[in-house]
Amino acid sequence: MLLSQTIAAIGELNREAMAQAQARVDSLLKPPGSLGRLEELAVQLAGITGRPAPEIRAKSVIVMAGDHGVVAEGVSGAPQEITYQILPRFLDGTGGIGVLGRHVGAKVVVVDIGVAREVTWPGVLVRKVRPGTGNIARGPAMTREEAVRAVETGIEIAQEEIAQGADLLATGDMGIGNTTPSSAILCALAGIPVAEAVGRGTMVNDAVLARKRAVVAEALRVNRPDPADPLDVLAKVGGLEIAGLAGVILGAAARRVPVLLDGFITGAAALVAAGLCPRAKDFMIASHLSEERAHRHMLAALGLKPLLDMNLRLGEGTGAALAMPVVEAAAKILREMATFGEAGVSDMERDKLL
Ligand SMILES: O=C(O)c1ccc[n+]([C@@H]2O[C@H](COP(=O)([O-])O)[C@@H](O)[C@H]2O)c1
Ligand SMILES: Cc1cc2nc[nH]c2cc1C
Repeated sequence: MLLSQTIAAIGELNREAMAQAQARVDSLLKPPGSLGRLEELAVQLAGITGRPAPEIRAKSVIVMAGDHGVVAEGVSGAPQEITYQILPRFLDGTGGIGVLGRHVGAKVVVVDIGVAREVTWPGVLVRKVRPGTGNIARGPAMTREEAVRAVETGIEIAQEEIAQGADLLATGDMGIGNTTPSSAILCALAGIPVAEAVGRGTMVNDAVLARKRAVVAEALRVNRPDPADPLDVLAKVGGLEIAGLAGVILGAAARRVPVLLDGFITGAAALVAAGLCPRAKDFMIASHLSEERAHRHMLAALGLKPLLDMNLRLGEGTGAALAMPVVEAAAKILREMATFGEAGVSDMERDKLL
C-alpha cells in the first residue's frame, strides 16, 4: 500500500521553477554557461523542489546494512562479520562515512534492515526484515512480500528524515557480498552481459572474480527473474539493503527531495526504483563514478552523469556525502550570486555571446 501510494505521489519536475532558475542562472555575473554542471544542477534542484531558489538546510546520509547468503559461494574477499562489526564506527565518527559525514555536516542514519546477527549497537535503527538473504546461487534472496516490506522500510525512513527537516538525502550501503546481487540486478534489469556486469568488489583476486561471474550466471539461471517486474528481480537476486535504498530513493522523490546516489550498490537500488517508477530518475543525482567497473553501465542505463570521478569503491554513502557540498553550491549560486543588473556591472550583450 505504502509503495503504491509513494509511486503514485512521484510527480514531474516543475517546469516553471526550472525556467525561472534557468533565467536567473543566465543573468548571473559570469560568462554564460561558465559554471557548467553546477548550472544544470541548480536548474534540476529548482525542478525537484518546485522552488526557483531552493535552499539546503539539513542533510542526511541513510546507510542501509544487510547480509547476503551468497557469501557461502566465496564471492567476497571480506568476512561477513564485518557488516555487523563496522556499524558502531559509522555512528562514533571513526568509520569512513562517520568521518566524511561529519566533514560535510550531514546526519548519518544507520539502519539494520537485514544484518545476519542480532544488532544491539546503540543508535542503530533496527528495522530488520530478515537476518540476511538466501543464497541467490541456489534460490531466491527473499520472498516478494519481504522485498516490498524492505522497500517500504526505506520509504518510511526517508519520510522520517524529511519530516525532521532534511532537504537533501544521500544513500549508503553496508553489506559484505553485496556487489554480487548488484551485478545480478544490472544484468536482469539493464540487459548487461554477466562478463561486463561483474567486477572486483572489495578485495577480490582473479580466481574469485571468475567464481563471482559463474555465481551471477547461476543466480540468473536458477531464479529466472522477470526483467519486466523490478520487484521480482529484487526479491529473486537482490538484497535487503538494496531494497531499502530503492525505498529511500522513491520516498525522497515522492516528497520532492533531491537524493544523491552513492556507488555500485546504490546504483542497483536506483535501477529498481527507476523500474518501478521511471519519473524517479529526475530526482536522482549521481554523486560519483565508482571504481567498480560496471557502475558506468548502471549510470548509462539511468541516464545520469556522475559529479565526481575519484576511484572510490568504499560504499557506506561516502561518495554521496562528498558530493553534498557540490549540491549545496548549486543552490547557493541561485540564492547568493548577483546578476549583472544587481551588481551594477555592464551587461555583456549576452545575445551576441550565445
Ligand atoms: O560503492 C561502491 O561502488 C562499492 C564498490 C565495491 C564494494 N563496495 C563495498 O564493499 C562491500 C561489498 O563488496 P563485496 O566484494 O563483498 O561484494 C559492501 O560493503 C560495499 O559497501 C562498495
Ligand atoms: C573494512 C570494510 C569496510 C567497508 N565498508 C563498506 N564495505 C566495506 C568492506 C570492508 C572490508
